[in-house]
Amino acid sequence: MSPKTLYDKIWDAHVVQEDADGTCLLYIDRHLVHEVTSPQAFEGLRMAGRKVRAPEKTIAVPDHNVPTTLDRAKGIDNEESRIQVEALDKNAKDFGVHYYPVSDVRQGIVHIVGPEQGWTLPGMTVVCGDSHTATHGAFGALAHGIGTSEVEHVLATQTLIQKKSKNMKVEITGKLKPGVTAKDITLAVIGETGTAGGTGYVIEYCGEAIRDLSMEGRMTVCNMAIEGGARAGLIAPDEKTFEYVKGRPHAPKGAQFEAALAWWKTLYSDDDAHWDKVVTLKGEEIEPVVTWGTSPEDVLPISAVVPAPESFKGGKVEAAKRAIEYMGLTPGQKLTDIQIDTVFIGSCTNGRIEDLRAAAEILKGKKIKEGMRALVVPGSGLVRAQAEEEGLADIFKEAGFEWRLAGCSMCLAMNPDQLSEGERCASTSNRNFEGRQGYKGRTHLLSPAMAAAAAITGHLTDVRDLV
Ligand SMILES: CC(C)[C@H](C(=O)O)[C@@H](O)C(=O)O
Ligand code: SF4
Repeated sequence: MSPKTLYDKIWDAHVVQEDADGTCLLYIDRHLVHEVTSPQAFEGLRMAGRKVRAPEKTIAVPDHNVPTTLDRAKGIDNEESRIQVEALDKNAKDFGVHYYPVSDVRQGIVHIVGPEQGWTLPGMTVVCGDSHTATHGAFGALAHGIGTSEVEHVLATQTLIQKKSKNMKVEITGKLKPGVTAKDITLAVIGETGTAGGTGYVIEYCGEAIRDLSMEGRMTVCNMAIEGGARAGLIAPDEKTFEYVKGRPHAPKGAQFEAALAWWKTLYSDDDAHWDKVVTLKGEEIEPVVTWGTSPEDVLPISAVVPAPESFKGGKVEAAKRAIEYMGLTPGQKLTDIQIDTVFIGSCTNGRIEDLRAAAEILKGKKIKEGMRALVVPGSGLVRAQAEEEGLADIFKEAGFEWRLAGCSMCLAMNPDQLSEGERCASTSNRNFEGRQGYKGRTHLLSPAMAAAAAITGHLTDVRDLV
C-alpha cells in the first residue's frame, strides 16, 4: 500500500463516488448549523418537500446574532438578527435536528459546542456553513466550511461534492518559551506563509510544539488555518485527543468506543507520505505576537515597531500604507506604545476554558486601566459555568471586565457588541479586517494572556513583562 497522509486516509474513507476528473462525492459525518448561513438552505428543502437526510448527525445552535448581555432573554432588538435566530428555532424543530437554543446552558459558538458535546470525533468529515469549521481539525477530523447551497445539499443528502486538495505540512519543532501560546503559533505561521500560503491545501500541523499543546490549544491553531488560506487544518489524534473525547455526551461508549479507538489509532501520516508543501518553524523562536494591520498576516513580535510600507514587496506596499493609515499608526512607532480602548476575550479561536484561565492568571488581583472597556465572552454556556466554578469569573469581574453570556459577540459585531468609529481593540479573535468589529473599528489580534496584559496597562504589552 502506498504511504498516505492523515488527510488522504480520512478522504479515502469517505469517498462514495469518484468521477474521471477527480470530482468526488464525500460522505459527511457531522453537519453543524448556525443561524446565519442556514435559513435559505432549510427553505430550499421545505419548498422542494424534502427532509433532512440524517437529523441525528445534524447539530444546530444560534451564535452569531445572539445578545451576550445578561438580559438577553428579553429578545433581540435588531430585526434581521431576530429573524435569523427565530428561523433557526423553527427549522430545528420542523426538521428534527439536534438543537441548543439560547435558553440551553449548552448553547454557544458552534465550533466550541461541537467538540464539547462529543459530536466532533477523530477521522470524521465535519462541515458547517462557516469558515472556522477548521477548528474541529484539532481532533484529526477533516473539517471545513461550506456555502449555503452546499448546506442545503448536505442537509438533503448527507454528502458533499468535493475535489481533493493538496497536502501541506506545517511543523513546529521544539518547545515554546514561557508566555508563548497556541495563538502565537497560529499567528506566527500566517505571518510566515501569508494569507494565501495555504490556498489549495489541507494543512497538517505537527512537531513537538504541537504535540505539547492541549486540545484547546490545538483547536486554536486549526481555527486559523482558514486565515492562512487553507481548505482545512488538522492534527493527528493522540492520547490527549482520546482522553478529551472519552465520556463526552455524544462520543461512543463501551465496546463502541473501543472499536472506534482502534481505528483512531491508525489516523496519522505515514513516515514516507508525500507532501506538496512543507513549512517548518522553530518553536523556541516564536515570540508573543500581535497584528499591526488589517490582514491576519500583518503579524509581528510584540517587541517590534510598526513597519515602514516601503519594507514590503510589490503590491503589499500600497496595502501596508492603507492599513497603517486605517489603523491610525506611524511607521517606526513601538508596538508597545499603541494605546488600547477595548479588550475582547472570546470567539471560537480563544473562548475556551483554558483561554479564560490564561487571561485570569494575568489579571488575578489586578485592575484594568481606568476608562478601559473590557469584555469576556465565554465560548459556550458550559465554559461560562466552569469558569464560574473555578473562580475565574470573580477574577474577571474584580478586575473590571464585563462577564457575558456565550456567543460570537465582538468577534464580528453582528450583535450589539461593537466598536465605535476609531475605537481600538486588543482582541483574541481571528480577523482584523477593516470594520470587522464595528464600523471603522481597529483590531489587534493577540493571545488571551496578551489581551489581559493590554487591559491592565492600557497599551499593547509583552505579557512576560507582567509576570
Ligand atoms: C457568518 C459566517 C458565515 C462567517 C464565516 O464563515 O466565517 C463568520 O463566522 C466569520 O467568522 O466571519
Ligand atoms: S466566533 Fe467569530 S470567527 Fe468564530 S464563528 Fe463566530 S464570528 Fe466566526
